[in-house]
Amino acid sequence: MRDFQQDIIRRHGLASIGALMFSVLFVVASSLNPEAEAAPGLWYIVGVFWLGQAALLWWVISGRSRNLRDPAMTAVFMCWATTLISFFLYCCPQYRPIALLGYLTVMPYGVFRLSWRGFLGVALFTLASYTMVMMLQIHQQDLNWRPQREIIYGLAFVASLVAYCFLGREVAILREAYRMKNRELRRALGRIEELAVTDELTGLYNRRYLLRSLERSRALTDREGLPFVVALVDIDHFKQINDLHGHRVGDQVLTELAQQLRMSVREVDVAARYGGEEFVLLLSGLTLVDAEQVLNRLRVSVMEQRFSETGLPLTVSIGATQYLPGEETDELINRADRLLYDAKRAGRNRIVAQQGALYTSQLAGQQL
Ligand SMILES: Nc1nc2c(ncn2[C@@H]2O[C@H](COP(=O)(O)OP(=O)(O)OP(=O)(O)O)[C@@H](O)[C@H]2O)c(=O)[nH]1
Repeated sequence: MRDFQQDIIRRHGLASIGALMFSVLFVVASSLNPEAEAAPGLWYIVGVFWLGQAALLWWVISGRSRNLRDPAMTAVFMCWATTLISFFLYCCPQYRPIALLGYLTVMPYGVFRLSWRGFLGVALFTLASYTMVMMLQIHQQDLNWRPQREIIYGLAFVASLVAYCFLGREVAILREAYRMKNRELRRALGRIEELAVTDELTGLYNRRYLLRSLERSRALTDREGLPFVVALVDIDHFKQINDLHGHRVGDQVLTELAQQLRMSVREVDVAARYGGEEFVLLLSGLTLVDAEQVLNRLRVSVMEQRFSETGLPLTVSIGATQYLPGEETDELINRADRLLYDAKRAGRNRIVAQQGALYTSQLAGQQL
């Protein structure tokens, strides 16, 4: 939002400098006008223009226009500048080339900002205000009025507007193509980022993401004391499943278990595949005692479920430990790994949890 505001201030600032230069030129030109009575009138008109310009700038810069389709209100600014030029043309008809130049200076301002329709709308407004001034002058039988010359001027003006319209259309098409490419790139980038942190088989986060999350959690604990627990979850006798039912069923079991792990943790937690048939859960904001309850619920639910098309029973062993402030990630993972090994040695289908001197082991309700 801040960048957007700055972009608007920069663009409107530059445009306002242009408008200021033209305003000065108009005032000087009208002062040099042989029909001197036009000059004071134009002073007032320029004054009103700048009051309006200031109000518009305030409206846009203060963010009040942010819900509009074009929060920069480009078309409104262009029409407002065009109106000033038309008044100048009306007051000083003999300076028509300057007015025409003014109109054509306003047009490029919208080429890169307006939609094709918006641009056409401003072009039609410009043409209409120019024609109206012409009609008024014809009606007032302006002495400078020479039909042939005015027709040539008018045609040249229309041709320039048409050329700008085509340019505006081309730019609008380019902008749309650029926008679409940008969207596709952003989508592709999002997908690449997702793939870089996702395990292909199970769809869980991979080891890279887990290590990054562990770093984040460690920093949070060291700074704010928020506890977290790391649990290594390993399928018991998974090799047998592969050997008896084949790798395809093995893969199915891994995928279904991954799904169950994902469902068993909260949004703030991380469930990742650490490698092979080993998974890691990072449970944030939990002490080891609380985490053991969550992990035991998971262990029991795995035991009660049947996996793959073959309907295989499954058990998991879990090594869980709480992060000790100041320790390295490797130490934490190695401790969880040792605890997992203890769980396997003690007969599998159990949780072994340790925090400092604390050591607990939850035996399965049902042995393998
Ligand atoms: N289907 C499948 N199998 C895998 C994959 N990654 C690793 N494995 C298998 O997982 C098995 C792991 O076996 P082990 O390390 O001996 O462990 P286990 O048989 O589960 O025995 P314990 O862990 O001691 O209970 C090996 O047979 C690997 O081939 C995978 O992506 N798909």
